[in-house]
Amino acid sequence: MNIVEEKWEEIIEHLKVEHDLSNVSFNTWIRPLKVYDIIDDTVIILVNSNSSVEYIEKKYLLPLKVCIADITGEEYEIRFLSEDDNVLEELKSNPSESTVKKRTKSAAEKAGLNPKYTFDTFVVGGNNNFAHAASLAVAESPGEVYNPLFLYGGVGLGKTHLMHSIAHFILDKNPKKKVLYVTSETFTNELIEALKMGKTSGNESAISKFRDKYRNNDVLLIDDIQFIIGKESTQEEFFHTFNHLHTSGKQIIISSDKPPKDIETLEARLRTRFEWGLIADISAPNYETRMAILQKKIELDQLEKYNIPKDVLKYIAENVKTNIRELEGSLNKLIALYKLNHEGEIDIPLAAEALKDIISSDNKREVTPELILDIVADHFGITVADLKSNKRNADIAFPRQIAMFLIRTMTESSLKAVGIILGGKDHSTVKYGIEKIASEEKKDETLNNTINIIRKKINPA
Ligand SMILES: Nc1ncnc2c1ncn2[C@@H]1O[C@H](COP(=O)(O)OP(=O)(O)OP(=O)(O)O)[C@@H](O)[C@H]1O
Repeated sequence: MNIVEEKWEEIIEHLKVEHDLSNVSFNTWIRPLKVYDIIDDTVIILVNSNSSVEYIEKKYLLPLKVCIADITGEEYEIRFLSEDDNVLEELKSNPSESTVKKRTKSAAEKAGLNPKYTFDTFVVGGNNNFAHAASLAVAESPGEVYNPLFLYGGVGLGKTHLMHSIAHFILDKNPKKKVLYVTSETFTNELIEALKMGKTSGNESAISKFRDKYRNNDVLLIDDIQFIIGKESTQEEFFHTFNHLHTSGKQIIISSDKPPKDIETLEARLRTRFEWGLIADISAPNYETRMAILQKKIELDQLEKYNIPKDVLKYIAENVKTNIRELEGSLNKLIALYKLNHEGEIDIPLAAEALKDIISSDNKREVTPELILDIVADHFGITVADLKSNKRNADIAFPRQIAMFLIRTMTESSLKAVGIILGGKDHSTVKYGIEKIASEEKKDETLNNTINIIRKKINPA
């Protein structure tokens, strides 16, 4: 039995809770659904003859997809079929020739790449032209020109974007190439887990699986290497991974917030190796480049329809100088405020309002609850609104508890204040969340590693 069939009851109960469905809606639309078959990564769901496939598709397709992913940890496409549908007959008689649209993941999706981060969407300016040229050279001839390629620069300046661009370029040219992109946090946490499994069950295959995953690549990209902090076993393992790939002529690309010589926690033998290839820095963009990045974003996100006046764009580019993520965030915020403000115009006062909450690294960074929320949300790839919401799926509830814990331990906030900051959570929820993380952090080395990385992101000092 496939995991979706096995957990179907749990999936629909989750849907009911998450979307606050009344008993009537649930019993009318959801309860009668049946899993008919699973072909590749598509779940075929039967809708009974009394219901409308169109209605269910419109209303429940996406929620159901999310709930399936929440409960099973796997992503599936969904196809609803009516019991009367003659496609069903075809399916029964010839399942392999089914009319179900098969969707196979592209190599880039499998490699975990952001489709938006390509060379085409990267604006080249004086701050990054060397790093860009080096990245392009490596993408054109991986393993041949600069190995390793070491990219460094401050927060939000485009290191990850360039790394993904290289990976996309290589896979576009040859989808069979083995390309793996991970953060150093993932590398560390997977190693900890593999070592733990080896220890508890005496099962050495976990560690050999880990080694296979990292060594069996044509291109390995490791982001934010500065977070391989003070962990001897991780540095040791990475040293061997590096040697293995390098001696077999495979390309290694590393990013960091500092050049190798300035990463204090790095072992000397790794530092030397990182200096073997080419080191390229990315610095903060100048005004013209910031304007060009804003224009590019308008084009890519189809924001032309808002006719943002030039002086408003100039105002943003003049005020957000050292972090491109914040530059983009300002534009998003501006549009969001404009949409809320039905009567208004897009003008400088609105832009000033949008910039109010942007924590610019130009100013001295104070550790505030808002900063912690921003960093936790960014770390887990969710939004601050998710953290403040009442959503209970683990992907959000767990980061929320981490945010509670960090706000409580890194700022002077009381339990009550933490609850308010997180969208009005009550005292006992906050207390439970904080205690849970505090006790798990002591026992669970992976969680401890993740929390330390987030702490460093909040307060690099
Ligand atoms: N030159 C550029 N052209 C267009 N977009 C850019 C450019 N540089 C950065 N960006 C955008 O800015 C955002 C932040 O970039 P990215 O995540 O690559 O930064 P980073 O240096 O890896 O940050 P961190 O230090 O937090 O890991 C992304 O949305 C990225 O697309």
